Amino acid sequence: MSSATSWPAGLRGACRWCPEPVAAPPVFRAEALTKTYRTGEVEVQALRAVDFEATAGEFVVILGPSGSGKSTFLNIIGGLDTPSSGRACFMDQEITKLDDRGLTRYRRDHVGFVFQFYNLMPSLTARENVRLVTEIARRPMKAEEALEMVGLAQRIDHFPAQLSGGEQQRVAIARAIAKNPEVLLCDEPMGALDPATGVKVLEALMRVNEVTGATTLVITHNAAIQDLAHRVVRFGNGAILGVETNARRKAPSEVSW
Ligand SMILES: Nc1ncnc2c1ncn2[C@@H]1O[C@H](COP(=O)(O)OP(=O)(O)OP(=O)(O)O)[C@@H](O)[C@H]1O
Repeated sequence: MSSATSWPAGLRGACRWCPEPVAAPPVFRAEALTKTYRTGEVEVQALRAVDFEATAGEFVVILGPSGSGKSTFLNIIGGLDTPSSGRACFMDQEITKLDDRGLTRYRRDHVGFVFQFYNLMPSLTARENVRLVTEIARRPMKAEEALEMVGLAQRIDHFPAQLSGGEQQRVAIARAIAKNPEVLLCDEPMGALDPATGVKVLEALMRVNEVTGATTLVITHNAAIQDLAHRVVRFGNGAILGVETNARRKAPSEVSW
């Protein structure tokens, strides 16, 4: 890994007046984000002045020990939670200024979420689970297209109970990306899966990132996954301790868990 900033291939825009490539503008920018939880007398400082930027199409892996603030950070930039201070912007919109309705609109129009647990409707097929999103999205892809992207073209009419854990998670990924979000936020997406199944889920996430260009942030406890990222962000005690750029990304099949 090198610590120098270098943007992923394809994100450098050449300006005809500039001899040097110009870096793409950030999709996300967070400045001095803090989050303090108070429960009775107990105060927990979950985030301490976090600064962060991500550009279009980046695949970012977020590592850090339990309780270091990773989920709190992801929830704030995904519009699920608000900070105690600091600001976060998506494109040219300051999301930390939005009210509840604005945050709902931001999440609905721009953000796909994938969590450790799939939360699929058991009475609906894979296709119908994805259609729950495509029916209300502004510019959706077809449910079949999203399921094909995650390698489930042959399973679209199966119910969750007829699918393995990894396949169910891939339905959840298809559901998250079917609305064509600019960003895909994943909190421990392989957390409930064995390594062989986890690799398939990772392959699906990387394919989605490549095909759709959605800026993808993945929280994981599995340090091996850092080799797949454009950039790796390390959290510790509510702060970002380091950011590294991979000179060469590995494929999921090259990573040993
Ligand atoms: N709703 C809450 N109320 C009180 N404290 C909270 C709340 N949510 C998180 N915390 C605390 O904030 C800190 C950061 O939590 P967070 O979930 O962001 O960490 P994490 O790095 O994602 O951990 P993990 O890897 O275990 O999911 C922890 O000490 C946690 O106990």
